Formats: sequence, structure tokens, C-alpha cells
Amino acid sequence: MAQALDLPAVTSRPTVGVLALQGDVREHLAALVSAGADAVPVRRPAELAAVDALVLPGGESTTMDKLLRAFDLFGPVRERIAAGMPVFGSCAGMILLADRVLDRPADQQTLGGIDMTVRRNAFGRQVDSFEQPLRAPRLEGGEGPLHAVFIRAPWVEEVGPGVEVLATTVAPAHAPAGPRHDVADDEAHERTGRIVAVRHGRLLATAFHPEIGEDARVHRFFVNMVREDAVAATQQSST
Ligand SMILES: NC(=O)CC[C@H](N)C(=O)O
Repeated sequence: MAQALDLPAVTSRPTVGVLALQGDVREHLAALVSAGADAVPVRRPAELAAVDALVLPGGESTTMDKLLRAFDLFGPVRERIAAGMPVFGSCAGMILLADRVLDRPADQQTLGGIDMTVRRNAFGRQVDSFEQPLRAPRLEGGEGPLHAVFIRAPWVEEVGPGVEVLATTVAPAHAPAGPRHDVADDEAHERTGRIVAVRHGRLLATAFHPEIGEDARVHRFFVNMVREDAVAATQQSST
């Protein structure tokens, strides 16, 4: 009982890094702070070594792959993932965490870690950016539906047995019903029922951008994952 009070500082306020090579770094830092973490940008291996967990923001996964190498971070991030560091990847970050990627240039590599196949730019063929409601009970936390912003986003084509699906897209409430049938209907239909958030162990990935807007629920979910992890580690070392 009293054990809960003895948990190390990291359980209450973990330090979460945001890979700061490209993308919405400031927005992720702000969302992490409002989710109860200390948030720091990460550009160098020494900065990576100092964080409990890492966020990989959106951007361009092929460019991020190259930048990770240019900044000598590709190997170190991969090693931390293998060692169990919690990581949250959004959009291009989701692609970086995927074990398998479709529609990628032949030389694009990923950090990997999540047993899933993602398709790059899957939503982005007709429109670059849109909002879509989700079915995501675990991420919602009983506070109403999440609205997701997608920007040339991937979707998840298939997941392995250890992967938990956390969100799928649903049809917008204003979707036209009835016999009308045109290209827009087909697109809306294509975009519905897609897997857009997953968790595999300590890795979390979303195809959308939860750092846009005021809703920090996805970041809170991630910070809670980091805390759970610290609690588990404490329990292990004390037994
Ligand atoms: N907003 C995003 O992160 C877009 C991802 C981008 N289409 C890619 O393939 O990397």
C-alpha cells in the first residue's frame, strides 16, 4: 500500500523528448507539458540519453530517415527502442516505427518496432489534409469522440498478433446518405474503417496529428504509458 508513495520521481513527471529535426516540435512539447511530462527537444545522442521516452513528430518519413542518420541518431534511437524506451510516433513518426512500409522509395529504412504494415500517403491521394472522427474508446477516456487531423497520412494495412488497435476512422456525421453516388462518396467510403492508431508494447503510433489543437488526450495516454513503465520497472527491481 505505502509502496505507491515511494515511487521514483519519473513515475509522476517523466522527461519526454521530442525528436527536433523536422515537424511540429513546439506543439508536441506543449501537449506533453499539458499531459504532465517535462518535455525537451532532442537533436543529439547525449540529449536522447537523458530522456525517459521519445516522440517522433510528423514530417516526411524519407527526409526524417536521412536526418536521423545525418545527426547520428538512427542507431541510438533504434537501440533505445530495443531496450524498451516508450516511443510515440505521429504520421511520419508512425511510418518510422513500422516494421513494413508500402509505397516507399527503395532506399527508405525505418526504425521499426511495431509489427504492422503501413501504406504511405494512403489518405493523401486526393486531398492533402482533412479531419475525420474516430472510434477510439481507450484514447477518448470517456470525454467524447476524438477528431483527428490527417495530413498526407498513412494508414495501417495490417497488424501482427501483439498489436492493439486503438483507433479506426468512422464516417463523418454529415456524410450524405441515400442514392447519391460520386467520387467524393467513394473517397469518404475509402477513408472509413481504417486503422489509424495502434499500440505494441511500449510503442504508440497514430496516423493523425494529435498535437494540432487543444486536445491532449493522446499525449496523456502516452505519458501514462511512460508512467506505467516506470512503475513496472520499480516493481521489478524491488522483487
Ligand atoms: N504529415 C506527415 O507526417 C506526412 C507523412 C508523409 N506523407 C510521409 O510519408 O512521411
